Amino acid sequence: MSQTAILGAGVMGETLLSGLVRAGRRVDNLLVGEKRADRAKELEDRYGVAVVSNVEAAQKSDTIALVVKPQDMGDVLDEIASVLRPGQLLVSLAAGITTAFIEARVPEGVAVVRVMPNTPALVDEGMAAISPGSHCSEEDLAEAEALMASVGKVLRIPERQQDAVTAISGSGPAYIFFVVESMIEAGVHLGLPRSTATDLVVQTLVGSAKMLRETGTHPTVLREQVTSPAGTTAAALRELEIHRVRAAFLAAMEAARDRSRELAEGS
Ligand SMILES: NC(=O)C1=CN([C@@H]2O[C@H](COP(=O)(O)OP(=O)(O)OC[C@H]3O[C@@H](n4cnc5c(N)ncnc54)[C@H](O)[C@@H]3O)[C@@H](O)[C@H]2O)C=CC1
Ligand SMILES: O=C(O)[C@@H]1CCC=N1
Repeated sequence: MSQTAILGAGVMGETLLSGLVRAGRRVDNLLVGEKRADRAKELEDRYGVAVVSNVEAAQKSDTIALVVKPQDMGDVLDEIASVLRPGQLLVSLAAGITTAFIEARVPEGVAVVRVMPNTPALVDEGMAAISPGSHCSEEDLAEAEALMASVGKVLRIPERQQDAVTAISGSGPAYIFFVVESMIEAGVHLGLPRSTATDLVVQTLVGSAKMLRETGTHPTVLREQVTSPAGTTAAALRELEIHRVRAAFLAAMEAARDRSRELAEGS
């Protein structure tokens, strides 16, 4: 079994780590590099995984997942570059960071794959989009695909689409949770106990998501099926249109895409 390192074990690094463990990966085939000592201890206690220096993790691994913030990526690459060797695979999960940025900082022959994951990977329902760098073989891409497939669905996409993907599925769970929060708050305004409102909204979300996936029916058709002529749903949807919610979603996702582009420039 090949050795995998995870450098940066915050929210997304732990999500990947826990998914690999759930998928049956033995912890002695995993190494973690994490800057914060308290966090390192937490992960050692929780998973029994060895937390070592970034250099040791990179040296001893075939595949190295880079899961630090985009702003920390340059430092981590500078730290490990001297121990990297051709044949190793770097899988970056950082928003905005291009494969060219990474390739410019590591020895030639080290393969790079860029991934945009999302947090539902924590419950094995992740959506990850992967793109190969310029020295990446089919075998390398398949390795990165298998890594992410342990926690959800994986799509192969051209790298030029990564900023848009980041805006849609990378940040996407936050928009959904924002809608959920807003609906729960509305339920409380309408006089429902908070726990009742929460149960109603969460199950409505899960049921609607399941309908989308299991029926394959277009969301417009599913929305129309709920919307009776001159009924309650039509009254609500008119308010959403008046308040330009559709336009707000477009503006929000354009802002996320633009921010992903800026992160590539290190800001
Ligand atoms: N949280 C999310 O929903 C998603 C995050 N990502 C990407 O994943 C990456 C990590 O994001 P989060 O996990 O949310 O951030 P986070 O801040 O929770 O985790 C980053 C971790 O890296 C550690 N770290 C920083 N510098 C380090 C170094 N030099 N060596 C070792 N560890 C170091 C930090 O101590 C921290 O634990 C980011 O690049 C982000 O763009 C991508 C998609 C979704
Ligand atoms: O907010 C962020 O920058 C990261 C990337 C996608 C989701 N979270």
